[in-house]
Amino acid sequence: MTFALVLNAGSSSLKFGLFEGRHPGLIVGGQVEKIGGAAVLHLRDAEGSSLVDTALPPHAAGDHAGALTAVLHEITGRFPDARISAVGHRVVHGGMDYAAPTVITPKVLHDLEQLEPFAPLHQPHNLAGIRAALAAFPDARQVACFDTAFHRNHPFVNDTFALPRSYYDKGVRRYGFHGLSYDYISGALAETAPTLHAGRVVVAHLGNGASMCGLLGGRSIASSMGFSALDGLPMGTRSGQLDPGVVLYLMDTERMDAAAISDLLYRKSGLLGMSGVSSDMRTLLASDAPSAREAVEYFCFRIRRELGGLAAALEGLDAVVFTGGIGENAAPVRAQVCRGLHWLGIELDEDRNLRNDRVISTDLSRVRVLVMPTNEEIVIARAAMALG
Ligand SMILES: Nc1ncnc2c1ncn2[C@@H]1O[C@H](COP(=O)(O)OP(=O)(O)O)[C@@H](O)[C@H]1O
Ligand SMILES: CC(=O)OP(=O)(O)O
Ligand SMILES: [Mg+2]
Repeated sequence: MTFALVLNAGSSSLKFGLFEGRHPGLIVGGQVEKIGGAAVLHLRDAEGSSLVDTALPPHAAGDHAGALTAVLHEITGRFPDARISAVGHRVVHGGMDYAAPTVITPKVLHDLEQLEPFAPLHQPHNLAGIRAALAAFPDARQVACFDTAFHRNHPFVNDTFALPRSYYDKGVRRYGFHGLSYDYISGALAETAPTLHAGRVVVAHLGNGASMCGLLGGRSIASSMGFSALDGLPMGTRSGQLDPGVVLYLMDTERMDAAAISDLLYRKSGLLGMSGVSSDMRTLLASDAPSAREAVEYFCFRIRRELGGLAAALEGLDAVVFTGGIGENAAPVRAQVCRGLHWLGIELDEDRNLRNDRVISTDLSRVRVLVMPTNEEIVIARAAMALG
């Protein structure tokens, strides 16, 4: 029997899974969350029962490299005899050239390194994971699966900026991210709700990184994220959509250089910057600070604005799907997003919402509102096995 290991480095987490077989089934999975803070390693079996929940020691908790070492140690220690024939990696940016899962060669790795400046919060961690896996499993097939791939056939109006055409040709485009998550949700809708899958669906992937996607017949036609994973919604530490005039002001008047602006927009803004309390939605929802409430209000308001825009792009709306760490768990956020959207056909059932039910709209709601756990890891595992 062959095994595939999946590594999914997000901005604040490292998710992973060990899968078995050509139609991969999960053996164990889990995540290190709150990397850079009080990082905790969770390991679950295939039924979701907890096997490990331990705080990482300080030397391992501070960055993705420490988290990865802890994960590899846990997996190889528990399954010393498992022959890992494939390692599947989430790679956030595939640029113009990588639009499908790809076996990693030295050239591919080199090409992906050139995209690090496009996604500084992710791509370096994704590539560090690849290098670590090459060292730990030198005989395994290493496969990169791209967040950008699912969005590659956007209509031109959703793919471009109003810049001179030469920039578009050079790759300054709206790529869109979280594609592995949207791919999973689209597939799950096809299986469980084919009528909705055939229709007009907005998926809100709300995690530490957050974006929204318009699905028409299961395919992405628009995303709130653009050239980088900074655009669109405000996030844990990222600003989201910003008037480019602000960047010019910071350069000209505040004398900030690119590195300082990048640090501000990627690491010090969003929920953390607005609240001054935390980037973590659980902490904000539990906080009495007015700034924490305002940050959550702004987050929800921008989701509502984006929902209106995506409904216009889709020329109507049949369903809204909430997913990601916040979307799957934070009932108060979902309630605040859906409040006052009767005009759009959305009516939330408060009890269903509080229970995190799969369907949280009322029976009379014209638009179906769903909560669906995402599973980027199984999308990666299938691709990694299929390329064998
Ligand atoms: N029970 C919960 N209630 C509210 N927010 C939650 C809950 N569980 C997780 N979250 C939030 O989900 C976010 C992390 O989402 P996740 O999708 O795991 O992130 P990443 O982008 O790193 O993959 C954090 O803001 C966290 O506070
Ligand atoms: C693209 C992105 O923002 O990813 P994550 O949500 O994992 O940080
Ligand atoms: Mg994520």
